[in-house]
Amino acid sequence: MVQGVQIHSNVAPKAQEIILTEPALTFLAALHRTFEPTRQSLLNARADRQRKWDSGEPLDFPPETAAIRAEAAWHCVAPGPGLEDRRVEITGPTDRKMVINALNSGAKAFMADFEDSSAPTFANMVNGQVNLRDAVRREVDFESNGKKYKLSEKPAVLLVRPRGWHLDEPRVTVDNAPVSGSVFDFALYFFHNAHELIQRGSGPYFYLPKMEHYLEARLWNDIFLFSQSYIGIPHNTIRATVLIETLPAAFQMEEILFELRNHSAGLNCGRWDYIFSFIKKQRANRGAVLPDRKDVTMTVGFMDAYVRLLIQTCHRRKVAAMGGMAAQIPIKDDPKANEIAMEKVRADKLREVTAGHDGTWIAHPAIEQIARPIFDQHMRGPNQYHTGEAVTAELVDELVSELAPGVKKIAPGVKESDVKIAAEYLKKQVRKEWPSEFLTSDLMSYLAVADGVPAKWQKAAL
Ligand SMILES: CC(=O)SCCNC(=O)CCNC(=O)[C@H](O)C(C)(C)COP(=O)(O)OP(=O)(O)OC[C@H]1O[C@@H](n2cnc3c(N)ncnc32)[C@H](O)[C@@H]1OP(=O)(O)O
Ligand SMILES: O=CC(=O)O
Repeated sequence: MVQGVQIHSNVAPKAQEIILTEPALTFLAALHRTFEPTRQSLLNARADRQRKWDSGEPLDFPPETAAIRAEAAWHCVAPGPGLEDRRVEITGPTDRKMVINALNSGAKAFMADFEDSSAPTFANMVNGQVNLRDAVRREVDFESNGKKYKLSEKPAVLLVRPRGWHLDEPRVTVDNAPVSGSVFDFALYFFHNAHELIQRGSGPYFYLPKMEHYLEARLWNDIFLFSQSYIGIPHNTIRATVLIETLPAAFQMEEILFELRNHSAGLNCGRWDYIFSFIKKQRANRGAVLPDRKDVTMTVGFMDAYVRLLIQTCHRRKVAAMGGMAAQIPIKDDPKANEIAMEKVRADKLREVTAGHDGTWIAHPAIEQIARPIFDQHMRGPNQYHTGEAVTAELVDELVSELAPGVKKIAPGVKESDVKIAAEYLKKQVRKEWPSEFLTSDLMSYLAVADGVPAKWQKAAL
């Protein structure tokens, strides 16, 4: 037992035995004791900033970092081994079958997700760690319903998305306080796999979600430096791609890259969360009310500006500008509806590659055959770092001003269809079922599970 560390759940005992080993928990506790006060103060700062926006202060670029934005000389580190060409990346949960299917999908990389596409039950979290550990060592093959799941000779490069800074992992406490969900997911994957990954010619690679400030990126960078020293690997071995999926982060893309420049693998347009953040951060701004979600497409003013700013910023700093996820997946029983959905994916991927993105996300293996040829045709080299116009003041203004030109469908009142969707969600949540008839972007963590968590920390499970 590690002093001060307590585990409050007895689910998945075998996985716990493999993953929550004494050395791994000692590392987790060291990270918690060193960095938890900073995380807490950064979360408090988020609340302070929201109060300012609510009182009418506009979102803007931080004045104290103007020199970083103006300085043209700094660049991010070169891509890690295997990350030179990322034209198609598949995303999905850390379920064993899906890990194999994703790694075999033909995509260049697989983002194994402890975040949006995983329900954060403790069993999912620790079993997911076992599955990734086995995948790294090529010991993940298994059989289910008579079907054999076997890793291919050339699987996708593995990237891992830990949970965001706002989430606790209340099933594990250190000195009577829950550990950070981000640190838990990062620490266990890193501790068990970093050496093995390096030995196999890859590295510990991450996607970092839902940051709202460059100081939150600095916290990740400090954790990377600490962790690399702790296990004795060279500094700057880790690579991390940051999802720009909150409105405040769109005003700090340069700073986020700068903080992580020795570990950065670029930025990604996390479009779905970005829309959510746009609404949430501007909750007190009556001028920022959006129309129906279906009308907030990637080509409306503020979304287009966000995409262009991200590409221009990344290419200026010589690092990947990753596209986002078209939420459509194949519709099996309706060929006509399926063709319409797939055509939407095609149009989206074409828009991304011609805009200058260096790669894109897919949510289902069948989409690889749609996304890949479009990137192959329009992106002849491994990336498009050489493209991108200069960032202009007009572009920057459009981040918040050009809501959805031409869309004049904002109507007062509550729509029946919206109430129906909310009711369906609640129903599925109670029944603990996937709401699979919705877009994949709707399949957010849907389950608040106690798992033996002390009542006072249950709210932190989601
Ligand atoms: C906002 C954001 O963060 S977006 C990113 C987060 N969201 C995601 O990543 C969504 C990922 N996608 C998924 O989870 C799945 O595609 C779902 C749940 C939407 C649909 O899954 P299913 O209902 O199993 O789809 P379907 O029956 O068509 O799958 C066919 C096969 O492909 C596999 N598959 C489907 N999606 C994936 C995936 N993303 N990764 C790996 N395998 C997959 C299935 O496991 C199934 O395998 P099998 O034939 O061996 O049984
Ligand atoms: O996390 C991804 C997104 O689109 O949101």
